[in-house]
Amino acid sequence: MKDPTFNLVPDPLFNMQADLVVLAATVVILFSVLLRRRWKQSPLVNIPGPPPVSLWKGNLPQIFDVNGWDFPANIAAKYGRVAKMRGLFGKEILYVSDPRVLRRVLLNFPPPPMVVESHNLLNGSGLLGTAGAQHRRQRKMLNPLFGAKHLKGFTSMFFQKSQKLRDTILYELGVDENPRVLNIHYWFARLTLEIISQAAFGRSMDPLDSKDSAHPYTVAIRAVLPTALPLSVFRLFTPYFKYLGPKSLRRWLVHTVPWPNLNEMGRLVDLIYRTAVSTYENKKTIDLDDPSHKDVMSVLLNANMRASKEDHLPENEVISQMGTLTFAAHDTTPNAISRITWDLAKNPKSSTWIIPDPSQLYDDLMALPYLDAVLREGLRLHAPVAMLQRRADADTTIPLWKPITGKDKSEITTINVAKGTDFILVVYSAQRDKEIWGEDALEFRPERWLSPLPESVADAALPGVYYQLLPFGGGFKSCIGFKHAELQMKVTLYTLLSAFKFEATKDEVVWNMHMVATPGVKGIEGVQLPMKISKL
Ligand code: HEM
Repeated sequence: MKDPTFNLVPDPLFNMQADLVVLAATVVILFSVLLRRRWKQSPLVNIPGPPPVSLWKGNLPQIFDVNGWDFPANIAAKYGRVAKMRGLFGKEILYVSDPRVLRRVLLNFPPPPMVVESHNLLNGSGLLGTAGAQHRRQRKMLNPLFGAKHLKGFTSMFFQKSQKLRDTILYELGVDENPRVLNIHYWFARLTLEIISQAAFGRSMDPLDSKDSAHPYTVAIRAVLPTALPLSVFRLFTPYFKYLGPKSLRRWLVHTVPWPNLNEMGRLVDLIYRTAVSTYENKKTIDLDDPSHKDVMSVLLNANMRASKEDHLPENEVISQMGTLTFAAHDTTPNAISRITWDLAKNPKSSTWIIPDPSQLYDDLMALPYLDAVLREGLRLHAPVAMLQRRADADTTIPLWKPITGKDKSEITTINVAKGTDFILVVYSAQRDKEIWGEDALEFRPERWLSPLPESVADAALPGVYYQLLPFGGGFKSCIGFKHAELQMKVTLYTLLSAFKFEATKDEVVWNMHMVATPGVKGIEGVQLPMKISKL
């Protein structure tokens, strides 16, 4: 028989003394990592920058402050276009708006694992959640589905949906001629989700009528960002989650730990994934050779069935594109349209532009010069994604566009970067740099795009996919949907500005610097942009 005192014998791994030893060892290891980081001779030792504000979070609270719009300009004024900051546990970060460094980094370096892993947790192995060869294979299959040639076939759908929204707003305004205040951002968000659902999966998810009768899928997509914000700390540790055990255990933890935001996030992710699977299964039952099925998922599924072995995507990667595309379109496009509508309302001179009578054809719409200028200017002055993140995957030397002054007062014209160095690429600053754009760089002036730009713009050579700008990033991780976004913004602005006058209300509107800049009203919770709207 087993000795009854057996269970009373202290387990050497779990007694109090052992716990203290483990704790002490952890503290020693952590400190030695911190000290090594601090004292190891870094090639960035002479790069100036602000002191960290937190021992373990470094300068991250300043870099990602939701009200931190002045921070980039203050840093550039004090240290120049390259500054050294600290990240998690003192890790060095280069905070950059120098165009030559932006070019080199965007064209060569990938996002850090934390960014890719957190997208992977949310939407699986789609474009945002993959890297390297796996990502390249997906881009090769998906790129043709986002070009102008493919998009042209969708122009009338974009117009129909925008006109449906116009009619719903007319209904909301009622018969009297007085302006009404509407949260226009809410409507832009619903419109964006309906358009992406049609273009990407051939499914209608929202009738765009006065009631919020959207499909639970679009309701879930809209809930992702507000639910994710309180989990930002959690996001920093995503690269380490794989060490917590198998996927099933991690899933169980997400649904079980007493953290309501995390549990809700788990529910949203499940719902988004389940909808993607059922859409995919449904596609398998239809005739994909029928040309009326031109949505991204149908064409992708069809192309994938014919792809060579090395180009073929596994099923889970095709399914993951649904959440990825919806998420990427939803968090950016409505914010960009809201901001441009707001800029136009604040600059009545610019909003008095007269829209020539376009046919509703893609090429004609794209050729409208003033509409195009408004869009470029809005995306230049208020880049919806203010910062991008990258990590060097090799040692390299990068020449600067303009020199900076080192800590030892010497002039620095090139920087040596070690493999593993993190970059915050401050698109927001580069697009407002007076030395690049001219003295009026901080003004909303669409007219600048109607005459030749200063030579410094060509000299800076920002590596954007969208003219000389970076609102859609640059390089191999740039926005695949930028032409889709451009078409939606143009159609929506054209349709609504032809029908309504938009004015600011007395509310104090603030733009929060989240991953994507979002509008809100000071003192009131929630994403919103109230605007006074009247019939023209
Ligand atoms: C005004 C609207 C939009 C803006 C400002 C925007 C901005 C961006 C930016 C800056 C990136 C690059 C992120 C990085 O380099 O780390 C990106 C990536 C991406 N965007 Fe957009 N985007 C917009 C609309 C859209 C739309 C409508 C779609 C889908 C139709 C889309 C799909 C994607 C995808 C899938 C990626 C990841 C690409 C990859 O990793 O290969 N975006 N977007």
